[in-house]
Amino acid sequence: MLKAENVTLAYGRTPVVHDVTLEITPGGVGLIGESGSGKTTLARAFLGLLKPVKGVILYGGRPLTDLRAFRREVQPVFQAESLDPRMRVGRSIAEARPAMPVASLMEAVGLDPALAGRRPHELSGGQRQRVVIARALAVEPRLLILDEPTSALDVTVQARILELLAGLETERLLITHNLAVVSRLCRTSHVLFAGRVVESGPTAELLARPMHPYTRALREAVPELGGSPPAATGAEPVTAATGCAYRLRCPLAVPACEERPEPVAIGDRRVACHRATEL
Ligand SMILES: Nc1ncnc2c1ncn2[C@@H]1O[C@H](COP(=O)(O)OP(=O)(O)OP(=O)(O)O)[C@@H](O)[C@H]1O
Repeated sequence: MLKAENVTLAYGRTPVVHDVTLEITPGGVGLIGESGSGKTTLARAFLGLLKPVKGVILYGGRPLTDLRAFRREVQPVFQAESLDPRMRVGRSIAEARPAMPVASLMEAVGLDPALAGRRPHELSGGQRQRVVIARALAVEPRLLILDEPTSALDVTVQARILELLAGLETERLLITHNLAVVSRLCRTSHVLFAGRVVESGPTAELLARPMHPYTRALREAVPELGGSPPAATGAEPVTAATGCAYRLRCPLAVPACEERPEPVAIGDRRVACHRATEL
């Protein structure tokens, strides 16, 4: 339904997302990558909030033009901090679509309607996140764009919110650092590094057998999935300005990596790495 085609995004004159082609496919799509890799920037473009400097965002096969209809169908779910602190949460939900009964929306996300009269600070983090989800669902969107929807929550609350999201029929694009979250909610995932998609494919396979060395590093950095966290150096991680952006950190880099690798299809995976077929 929504597709970025060769999209480059910039703030001012600085491009931060480069030539990304990515489609929101059924079953949930995950966007993973380290801080600063461009995930939120890409999400903003998918929400029609940032115009590509190159390429196009297609909705139903056509460039985004009628933003009003589009904005109802594609809803953001950001962190609970985005709620107005002065507004009672029932009103926050009702504002999204006054014709929709607030109580049934609250019940749909597992919230007691009796909480409608409270302000955000009078709720727990998990309850606030449910309010944000109820607000987004009020307009019956076709697609939810979720940016780190559970990262501020403790693990048990996180698990309940994931359960709620997994049970929704609405399609989703989910941005997260958390690989456990994409494996639960997204059939397909895309790994972003320095503003480029370096690997895409079915989430389960991509995490079980990463083909790009960066996906491999992400996978190995999750303690509960095996391996130990990478050593912190205190410095910002380096990225190369030319060639493969990952080559200065890559244990497998070879001189060929000074030339930027184009993504190639390997089975149902797409990988931008000169060594992917060898691996
Ligand atoms: N409003 C802005 N103006 C200028 N540069 C920005 C702006 N927002 C983000 N950037 C820059 O764009 C790059 C990508 O940022 P973005 O927020 O998309 O990354 P991210 O992958 O979502 O990171 P995080 O996981 O930390 O949220 C970063 O280098 C960031 O500094």
